[in-house]
Formats: sequence, structure tokens, C-alpha cells
Amino acid sequence: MTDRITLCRPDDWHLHLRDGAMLAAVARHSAGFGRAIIMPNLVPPVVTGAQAAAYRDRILAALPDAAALQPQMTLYLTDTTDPADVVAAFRSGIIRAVKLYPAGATTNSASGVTDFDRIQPVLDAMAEAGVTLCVHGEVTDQAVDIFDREAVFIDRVLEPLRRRTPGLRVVMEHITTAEGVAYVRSGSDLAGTITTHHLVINRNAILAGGIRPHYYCLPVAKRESHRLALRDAATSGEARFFLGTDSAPHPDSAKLQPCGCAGCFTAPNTMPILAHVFEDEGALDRLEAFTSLNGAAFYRLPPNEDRITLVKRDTPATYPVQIKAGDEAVTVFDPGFPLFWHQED
Ligand SMILES: NC(=O)N[C@@H](CC(=O)O)C(=O)O
Ligand SMILES: [Zn+2]
Ligand SMILES: [Zn+2]
Repeated sequence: MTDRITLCRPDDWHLHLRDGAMLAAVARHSAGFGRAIIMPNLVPPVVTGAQAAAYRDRILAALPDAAALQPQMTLYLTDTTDPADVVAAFRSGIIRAVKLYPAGATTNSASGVTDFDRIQPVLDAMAEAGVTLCVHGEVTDQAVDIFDREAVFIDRVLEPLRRRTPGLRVVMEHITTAEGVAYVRSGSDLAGTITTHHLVINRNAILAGGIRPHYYCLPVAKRESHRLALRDAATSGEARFFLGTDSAPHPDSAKLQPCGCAGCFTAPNTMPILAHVFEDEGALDRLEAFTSLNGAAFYRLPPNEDRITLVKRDTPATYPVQIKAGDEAVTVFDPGFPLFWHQED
């Protein structure tokens, strides 16, 4: 039995670190990753290169001295984003990618894109300069069932957008469906991130036996057949699929509401959970591709040079049920099984 594995240091290609007291509380929980794509959905959002540079400085100040993490900044695409600012921020190394939120699709997406015609000049400039577009892929049409919004987005929005913009490199973020997996497999210049939690839960976790707000995120977890498709993709070793935890901390006071907000906070226990999932699937030898190689290759970066070690012990890893962020508590994702894999420092 394998009870010890070493990997190139993993990267997290979709991470929410927030700002202020929340940033101060959560940053150290992602400090063991190498690179992380930092999502720009702050309030107000990160829309210019100058704002991204200032946010990166706040993140670096919040990280422990020994942190491995190198924040990879993104800009929040709006109807009025300036193509020249995007290209300049990319060429000067301030940003790694641009994030597309359809307006109203998810947390802090009110300033997102309302009119796809208006962003075409930015998309063309990005295709030309080689800037990756990270996409929250859900339609916002209230007439579309929430469990279908990802699949409908592919047909109505993403495929037409990619056809209009040859050469644009696209990451479909946090895919949750078999349709998302199939679509990512089908095209060129296309990849998909998969979260930790969508490999573990299906929609029963949110709704069966009572409403469980800590399992509510967007895109919402789908039925079991979709979770199995995601596990197949993540453990396949295929270069198009890689880890983006979408670790999305919210205060419990905002989640435990009649209208609770979306997001699972998985940063503290992601690697032990993933080792468990990959071992379950007989794919521990492909964990490194998913966490440490495929994403870097898509972003045209070398793998991290140093390594981490995961050890399987007889006693489960302990991690806090909640962490403190200022006066607030933030609940850590509970995978529902004990974690025998531990990450060594
Ligand atoms: N995934 C989530 O449920 N929430 C994210 C936003 C997002 O990634 O869509 C957040 O910022 O809280
Ligand atoms: Zn999203
Ligand atoms: Zn996210």
C-alpha cells in the first residue's frame, strides 16, 4: 500500500482570498500552494491593472514570511474594460488572466458583463496577446433551471464566443457537469478547473435531510452522475483538467441566512481531501498531474521546482471546524469522511 507520496508543489488555479480581515485570516491557509489565480470579485471589483497591483501587495503583506504562494492576479471584466489596460497589465506581468462573470451569475458579480457585444474588442485584444479568459460559465436567465445553467451557457454563450474569437485561450472555471467535461475535452485552447468540493459532494449534500448552507456554492453541485464525470476527468491525467479549488470563504453570519450566500471554504483541507479522492479512484499516481502539472502547462509556466509530501497515517488529520476572521467565524468544508492523508510541512 502506498502511504507516502511526493508531488511537485501544487498550484491553485481558482482562489478567493478576499480583502481586509478576511484576507488576513485566510491567506495562510493557501500559503502552501505555489501559484494561485486570485479571483477579482472584491467589493468594488478589481478592474484595472493598477488595482490588481495594489491588491497583490495587500496579499503579499498578509501571507506568512515562509509562504510559497505567488499570487497570479486577474482583472474583472466589465462592459467598459479598456483593452489597452488589459494588454499592458498582462505584458508587464501584473496579471495572469481576465475573469468573465456574467452579471448576476454569482457572488459579487453585479458589475459583470451584461452585453457580450461590448466586450468583443477586449476579447480580440486578449486573443492576440495570449491573455487567458477565465469564465464563470452559467447563464443568468431566470427561466433556465439552476441545475441546467452551466450546460445552457456552453451552447448559448461560450461556444459562440469562442467561435467569434479564434485563438482565445479559455478556462471554464469550476465545471460541475458531464456536459462541461465533454465540452472541455472537445476544443482547442480550452481547459477546465475542477474544485475539491465538486469531487466530493452531489446535490443531496445540500438538500437531503435538511438544508446545509455550507455545501451551497455556485455553480451548485449537480446529481451524482455529474460528480462521477468530474472524478473521471480529474483523475484521468488529461492535460485539460486541473485544480482550481474555488475556496470561497464567507462569514457564517452571511451563509446562515434565509438567503445565504454561495461558496465553500476548502483551502485548509484541500490536499488531504484530494489524496483521499484520488486513492479511492486508484489514481494516486495522477494526483500530481491534476494539482501540479496540467495547470502550469496550460498557463505556459514551468512546474514548481520544490516538492511536497503527503503521508497516510492511522489517525485522521485534524483541522479546525471554523476559523476566525476578525469578529466572524468561517466554517471549513467538511468532506464527510476522515482524512488519513496529511500534508507534511
Ligand atoms: N463559487 C462560489 O459559490 N462563490 C464564489 C464566486 C464564484 O466563484 O462563482 C465567491 O466569491 O464566493
Ligand atoms: Zn464562479
Ligand atoms: Zn470562484
